Amino acid sequence: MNVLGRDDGGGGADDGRNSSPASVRLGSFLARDGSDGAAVGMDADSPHAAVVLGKRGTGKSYTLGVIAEGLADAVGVAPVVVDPMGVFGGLTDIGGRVVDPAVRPADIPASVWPDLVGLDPADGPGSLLWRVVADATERSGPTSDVSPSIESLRWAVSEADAPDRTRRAVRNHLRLAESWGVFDAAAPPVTAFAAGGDPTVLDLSGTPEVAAGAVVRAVARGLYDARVNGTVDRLPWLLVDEAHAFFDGVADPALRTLLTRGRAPGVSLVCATQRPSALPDVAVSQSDLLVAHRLTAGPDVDALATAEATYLAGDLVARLPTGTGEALVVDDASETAHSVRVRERRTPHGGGDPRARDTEAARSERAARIEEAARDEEPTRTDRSSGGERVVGTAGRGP
Ligand SMILES: Nc1ncnc2c1ncn2[C@@H]1O[C@H](COP(=O)(O)OP(=O)(O)OP(=O)(O)O)[C@@H](O)[C@H]1O
Repeated sequence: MNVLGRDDGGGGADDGRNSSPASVRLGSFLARDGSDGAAVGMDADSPHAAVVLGKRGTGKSYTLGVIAEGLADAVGVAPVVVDPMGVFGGLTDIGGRVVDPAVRPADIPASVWPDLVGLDPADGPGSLLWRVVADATERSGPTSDVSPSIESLRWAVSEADAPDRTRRAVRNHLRLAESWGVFDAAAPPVTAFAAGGDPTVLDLSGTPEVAAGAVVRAVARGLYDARVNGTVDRLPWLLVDEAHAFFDGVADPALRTLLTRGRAPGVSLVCATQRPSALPDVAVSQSDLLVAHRLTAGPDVDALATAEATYLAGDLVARLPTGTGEALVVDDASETAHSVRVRERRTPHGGGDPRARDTEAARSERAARIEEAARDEEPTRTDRSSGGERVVGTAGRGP
């Protein structure tokens, strides 16, 4: 198998096998005539930053699932999938687990709390919240496993030396944060998500965007810190679907840290998005692997200009594939770009365009119509089987 992402020149052949403990089977090279070529994979031995791009329905989530499956087979890694649409549940078929993630309030820095709950940090309520969270986390100590609960923060706000209106505003905003259901002072540290080699799917479907951002921030930063401090042995891979939404909120600094500094301590980041123009430039410029499915919108195609290294000879747009599941893979390590057909998933994919015909309503309507049609036909059959004495609807014309 040809393995992309390895700095050994020429793409790094991997002794001809289709899979390897140190690589992820991606699919096969796609020839100009549309036929499949040799097997192609991506390196899973070293940390990477990668982006998966493409307009809606071109196969981004599917490709992310293919990567997660491959990582489940690789050794020494810990895949963690951020799943805002609830489409990665099929990974349980290969031992993955789906969790409703909870993080500890202390996993979010005091300075970020005002922004998180929609308060201006420079105003009275915002600065009170900042101070209360800072005091509460400081009391627990910087390396403490103990986090204040939202309830205890609300109590501390009630006791604070501040005008009534200010305290009331902060308590209300904390109540809102509590209602998101993603904060739990007793939650295990985020490193628990990277404890094993099977994929952990963080199911954020139905979670408000700002709350999902808080989880992603806590997980991204927590995994980075854990690798820096040496408290996580495996190399974590954070796979983020719909990544543009997370670069637009409190998760942004943590994701940027992974993009720019994550590889040194061993944390990989794979971002999938339909809106590359909504990602910061560093997302594309810092990625050493770029998987581009079909893109048509002007600004999104322009966003790829950052990746248009000399080996693409300025021809990126012309080389973008057209078929679902086809991608142009740009490999910084070997300075090559290849057309690839992404392989089929081993586990069920939960995405795809919704079809009216696939709904429960359509199924029961179809069943009702079949039943009705059968009822209409039934008397005719009965009459024939009973000797054809009379044909229903033609009374009087029988024998
Ligand atoms: N490599 C592939 N092989 C076979 N089928 C594929 C492949 N990639 C995608 N598909 C098909 O295309 C459908 C859409 O793919 P997917 O859900 O990944 O799109 P998407 O780009 O993530 O869309 P969205 O932006 O709406 O999330 C899938 O349900 C699947 O049926």
